[in-house]
Amino acid sequence: MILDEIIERTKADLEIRQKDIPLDLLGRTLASNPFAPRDVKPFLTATKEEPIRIIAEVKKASPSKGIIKEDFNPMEIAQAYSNSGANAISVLTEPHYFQGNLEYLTAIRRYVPTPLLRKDFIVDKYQIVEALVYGADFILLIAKALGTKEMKELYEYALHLGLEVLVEIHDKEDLTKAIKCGASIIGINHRNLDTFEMDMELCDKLIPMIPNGKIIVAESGVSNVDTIKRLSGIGADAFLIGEHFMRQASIEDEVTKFKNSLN
Ligand SMILES: O=P(O)(O)OC[C@@H](O)[C@@H](O)c1c[nH]c2ccccc12
Repeated sequence: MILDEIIERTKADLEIRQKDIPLDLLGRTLASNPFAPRDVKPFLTATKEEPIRIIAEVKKASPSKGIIKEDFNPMEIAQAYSNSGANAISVLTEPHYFQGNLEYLTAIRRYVPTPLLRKDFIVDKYQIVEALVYGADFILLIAKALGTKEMKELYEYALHLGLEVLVEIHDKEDLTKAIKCGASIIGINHRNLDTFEMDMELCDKLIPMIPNGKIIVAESGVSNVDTIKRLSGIGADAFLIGEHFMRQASIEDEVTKFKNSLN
């Protein structure tokens, strides 16, 4: 199971980092943290004026696709996203399978004003403190990777530090977990993280089961205006898009086109 494998590797890495800088020491750096997290909810909520919200992803590679972008410059990509009105930017920080880096987060936070998601496999409070120290505004928690109690603890810890949480689900059981932990931002991942199979009808099944008042994010495999129109019509507020943008000659034009899907 690839998800289990990634999580095992993440935990092994984490142990090394924690030996280097223990949690209490890392926590102490927060006193001088220049990156106060911003409230991302208004950025991600669809409104009449701005019905399509885009979370644009900075991603060099993935386990399902291999290298996605050869000449990968995270700062240039983030700047293009920001210039074209992306509402938030997702930065992959997982190093082995996605070739991400925590440092990308800080570099982007320094120069780009758009709110930032730390996209990683978060299983420990330590990674949440890191997210804050390195400049994230919100984090991802993957329901499939966590038990209900574990997820609730991590969720509340993030909120306690001022970070918002995108809770990712792929089926009804995941949704139950998300609701139990009180998630206000729920991401429906069309991609099964174990088989990489895509189900572009997943929102049709899951959105009707989500209580009112949640921010709904449609994740993965979104590559055209028709999909955005359709999913927006059934209740998606925001769209998390990586690969399609990474493959564009002009990222700006494509983000702008997607933002204007309903015009
Ligand atoms: O590149 P895509 O198909 O547009 O997908 C983006 C994003 O949804 C995907 O990278 C993702 C969704 N959930 C994740 C969890 C971990 C790593 C990556 C992901």
